[in-house]
Amino acid sequence: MASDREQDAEIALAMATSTNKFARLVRMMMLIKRWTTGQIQQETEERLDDRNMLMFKFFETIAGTKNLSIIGNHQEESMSWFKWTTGQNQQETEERLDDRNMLMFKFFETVAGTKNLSIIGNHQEESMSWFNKIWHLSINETNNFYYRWSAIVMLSCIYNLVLIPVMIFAEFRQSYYKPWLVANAITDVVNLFDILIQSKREFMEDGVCITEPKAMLVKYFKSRDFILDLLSVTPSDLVMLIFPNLAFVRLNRLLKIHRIFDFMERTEIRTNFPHLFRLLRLIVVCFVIFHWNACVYFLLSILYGYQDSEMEDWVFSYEKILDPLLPKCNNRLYAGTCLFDEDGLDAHERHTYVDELLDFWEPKKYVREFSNLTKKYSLSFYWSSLTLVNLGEQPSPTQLSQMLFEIVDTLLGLVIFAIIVGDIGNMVTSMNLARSTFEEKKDGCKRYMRFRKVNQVLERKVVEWFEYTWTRGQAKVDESKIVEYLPSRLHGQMSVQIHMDTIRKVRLFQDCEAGLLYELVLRLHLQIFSPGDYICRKGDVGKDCEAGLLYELVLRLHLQIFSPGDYICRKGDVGKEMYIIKRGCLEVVSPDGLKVFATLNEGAVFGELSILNIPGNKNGNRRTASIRAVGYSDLYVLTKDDLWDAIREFPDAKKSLIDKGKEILRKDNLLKESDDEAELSDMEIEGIPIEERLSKIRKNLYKLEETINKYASSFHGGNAEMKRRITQLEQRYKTRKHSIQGLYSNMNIDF
Ligand SMILES: Nc1ncnc2c1ncn2[C@@H]1O[C@@H]2COP(=O)(O)O[C@H]2[C@H]1O
Repeated sequence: MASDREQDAEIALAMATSTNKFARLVRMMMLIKRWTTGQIQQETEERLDDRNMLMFKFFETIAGTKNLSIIGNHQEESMSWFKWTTGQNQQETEERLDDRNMLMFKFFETVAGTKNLSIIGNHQEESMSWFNKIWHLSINETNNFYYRWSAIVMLSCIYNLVLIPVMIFAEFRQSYYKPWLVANAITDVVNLFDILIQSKREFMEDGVCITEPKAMLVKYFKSRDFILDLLSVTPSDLVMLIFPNLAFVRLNRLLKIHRIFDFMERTEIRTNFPHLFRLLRLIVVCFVIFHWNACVYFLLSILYGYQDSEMEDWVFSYEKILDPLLPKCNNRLYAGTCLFDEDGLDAHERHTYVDELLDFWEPKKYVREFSNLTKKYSLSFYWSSLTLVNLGEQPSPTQLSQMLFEIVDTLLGLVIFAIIVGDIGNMVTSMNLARSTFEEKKDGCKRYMRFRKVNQVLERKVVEWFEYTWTRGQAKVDESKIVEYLPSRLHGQMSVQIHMDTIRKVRLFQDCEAGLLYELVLRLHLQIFSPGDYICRKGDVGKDCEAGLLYELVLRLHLQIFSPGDYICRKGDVGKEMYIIKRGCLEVVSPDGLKVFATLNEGAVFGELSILNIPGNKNGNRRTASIRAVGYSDLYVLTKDDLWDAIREFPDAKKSLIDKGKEILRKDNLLKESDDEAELSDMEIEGIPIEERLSKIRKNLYKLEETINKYASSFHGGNAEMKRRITQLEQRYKTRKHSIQGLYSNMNIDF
C-alpha cells in the first residue's frame, strides 16, 4: 500500500506542476480512480484476519485480478439504493471464473464468512454506471421528493401562463427580452426533466405498487400526459428566430397546465390550513383570468390603434391615466416656508386669488411619471377586473369585435362572480361549521330545557358543560363520525395510539404486554390493507392474546365528560359499564355522599367489579360503592357487552381478569369463598345470565326451524316438478317410440 501512496503523491505533484490542462485532467482522473479502487481493496483487507488475508492474496493471484473485494452488509448499508448490484456482481463474478477457480472462490467465501463476495473491477464500474442508476430509479408520488418536484413544475407552468401574454406589451419585449429567453430556457429544462421524472413514477396495478422500470416507462408512454408533455416541450420558440416578436408561439407550453391543478390537489390534502389555501387558490385563479383578459383587451387596443385615442374611447388611452402632480415641500404644515399664506384671505373666494396660488406652487411641484408599460398594464388590468366582475362603468364599445369581446367578458364575468361568491360562502360556512353545529346543539338543548321547565341550576350546569367541552376542544370534532369514514384498521391504529397509554395504567390490565398489537385477528367485514400489511401471521391466535385483548378493548372505548358533583354510579345500582379516568379526580363515597372512602385519579379504573360477574361476589351485579366527580372529569367508558365481547375470545386473559377482580373483592371482604365454585355454570361466567342465553337459544331454534321448513317446501316443489317432467318424457317416448328406436339403432342402444 505504501508504494501505491507514493505513486499517488507522484501523480499529485506532477499534476500540480503540469501546465498542460489536458494532461492535468487525465492525471486527475487516474488519481481518483486509484483512490476509489484502492480504498475498496483497503477496506476489504482491514476486514480480514491474517489467515483469511493469506487466502485472499492467494485467491487474488488465481483470479488474476488486483481489484478483489468483499462486499458485505457494510457496503449494502451505504448502497441501499443499489442492493440488487451485490447479487448481480456475485453472479457475474461466478460467470467469470473457471471451475478450478470457482472451487477456490466458494472455499474463500466460506472462510471469509460472507455470501456477497465479488470481483470489483472495471466491470462493476460499468454495471454501476449512471444509466443503470437512473434506469432503476422509481419515484413514489406520495413522497416529499415528488411533491417538491411538482412545486417546481407548477412554478414553471405559472411562469409561462403569466409571461406568454405579457409579451404583447412592446416595452416589456424591448426591456426584458434576454432575461425572458433565459427564464424560458430554465422552464423548458424543467419540463424536459419532468418527462424523465414522470417516466419513473411508480403506479398501482391490482393494488400492487409497480416499480419495474420498463413497466413504468410503458405506462407513461401510453398515457395522455406523455403526449401533452411531449407537445409542451416542442421547440416552437425556434419560429422566433425569424419573427422575434411572436411570443405566442410558446402557447404550447400551456399544455402542461394540468400540473398546476395536480399540485394544488396534493397541497389541499397535505395542508393544515385548507381554508387559507383555498382562498389563495381562488385569488391566483382570479388573477390569471384577469391578467389574460387584460392582455387580450390591450391586444384589441393595438389592433384598433390607441396612440391617438381619447378619454371616451373604448380602447386604451394614455389620457385615461394622468401622471400625478406632487408638492416638493417636505413639510407642508410648516407655514411660512412652504404653505401659501392665506391669512386674511377668504378661502371660499379662492377664485379671486387662484392665479397667485398657481404661481406660488408652480416652482414647488414635480410630476410623478409612470412608465408606459405600467400605464398600459395597470389600466388594462383595471379594465379587465371591472368588466369581469361586472362593476363600474366603462366606455361603450363601438366596433363589432369590441362588442363581442364585451359580451363574452360579461358572460364569463357572471360565471366567475358566481363562483367567487359561492366559493367564499362555502369557505366561511365550513370555517364556522364546527362552531355553528355546536351552537345548534346547545341552543336545541336550551330550548328543550325551557320547554320541559328544567330548573335554573340544572340549566346553568348544562350550559357550563357545553362551554367546558368547547374550550377543551372536545366539541370541535365528532369522534363517532371518524369511525364511519376511516377504514377499521387505520381507526384501530389511531385508537391504540390515543388510548393505549391510559389503558396501560389500569391495574386490571397491567400484565398485558404490548408486543404484536398490529397483528390481530381480523373481523369479518371489508377491510383495506396497505402494501406490506400482514393479513395474519402464523400462531396469531392465543400467542399474545392479552395484547390482542387490549387492542379489542381500546377500540371499544368512548369518552364521556362529567360535571363537578355528578354521580357516575351509585351503590346498589346494576353495573352496566366500567370506567377509566383519562383526566380529573373522583371520590368513592358512602350512599349519602358524606363519607369519602377513597380518591381516584388519572389512570384509575372503577366499576369493573359488578360487570365481571365474578363467582362469589357478594354484591352480584350490583355496584359496591358510589362514585362522585370532584371537578370536570373525562372518563373512558367501556360497556359490559363490549368488555365481554372482547374477552370471550381470550380465555386466559378472562381468567386473569376475574382472578384480579376476586383479589380486589377479597380485600374488601366482599367475596364469598366457596369450594363448589366449579359448579358455577360456565354460562354465567361468560357474562350472560342463563335465562338470557336460553331465550337466545330458543330464538335461534325458531330461526333454524323456519329455514328448514323453507328448504323442505322448496324440495317438495322441486320433486313434484321433476316427476311431472319425467312423466311428460315417458309419454313422448311412447308416442314416438319407433322413430326414436330407428334413429339410435345404428348406435346399438337397447331401448
Ligand atoms: N374502597 C374502594 N376504593 C377504590 N375503589 C373502590 C372501592 N370500593 C369500590 N370501588 C370501586 O367502585 C366501583 C363501584 O362499582 P363496582 O362495584 O362495579 O366496582 C367498584 C370499584 O371499582
